[in-house]
Amino acid sequence: MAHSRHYLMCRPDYFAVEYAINPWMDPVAGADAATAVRQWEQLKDTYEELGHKVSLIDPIDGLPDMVFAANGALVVGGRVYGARFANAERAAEGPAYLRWFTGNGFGAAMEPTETNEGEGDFLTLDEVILAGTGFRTAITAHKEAQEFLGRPVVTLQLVDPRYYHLDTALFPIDGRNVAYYPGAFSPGSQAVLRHMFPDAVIASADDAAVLGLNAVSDGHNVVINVEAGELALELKRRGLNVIPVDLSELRKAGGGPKCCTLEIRV
Ligand SMILES: CN(C)C(=N)NCCC[C@H](N)C(=O)O
Repeated sequence: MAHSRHYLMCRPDYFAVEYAINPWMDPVAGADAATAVRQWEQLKDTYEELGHKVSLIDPIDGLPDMVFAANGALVVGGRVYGARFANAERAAEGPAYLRWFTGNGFGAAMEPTETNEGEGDFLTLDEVILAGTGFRTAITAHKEAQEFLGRPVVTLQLVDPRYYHLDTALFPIDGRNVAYYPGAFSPGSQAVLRHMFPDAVIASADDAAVLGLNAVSDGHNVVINVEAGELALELKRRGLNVIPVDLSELRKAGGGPKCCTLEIRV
């Protein structure tokens, strides 16, 4: 099918909020794994109903954020650039995701030298990879990824701790255009985005604050947090098929649909 994608996901069996490494996380309030699993299953079902292929990596007890598969690697042209997490709490996830790829026939898989959180901070378009820095991924990783993947990487500076990964503030609508929240970026990076994407969808602060930009688009269907109403309307106005999902439990850890979804591009 024209828009079919291959995604890697991780069931949140061990999901919890037991430490705070971003402003969304409150270990005192915690989170409920059973609710997270139910919401995650609906996301997975949504992808399968759209005709996408979903592969699964086994969750590991003691890694409560492992459900956020997007952070586990960046895969472009079948080449796997591994993750090296900024926080000790998630460090073991990088090797675990890399093992999944090598065990599933991906020979060109690189253990990175530089700190980076996979597709959390690297978003792939047709001609270029957009890369965030400021909170998690080191700018040196942008160069390392460019060299390994052979694709141009454009650095974008994140400035608001609530939008600590690029994929909390921007998503590719298709291979050529994006939606984003300008307030998450430095003035220079806002100018880069305006220059590169004059026809971008500009999201409001309210839609960003419900992680509406943490959406997954196949170029026709956009899977997006249900609370992002204004953004959904604009996407519909532009002819996209908007599919709202409820991932409110996972948002307690600072994640949304895109965080749960690592695209495997061969
Ligand atoms: C938006 N994406 C992929 C993410 N932004 N990932 C969610 C990571 C959440 C985790 N508690 C953390 O702080 O690392």
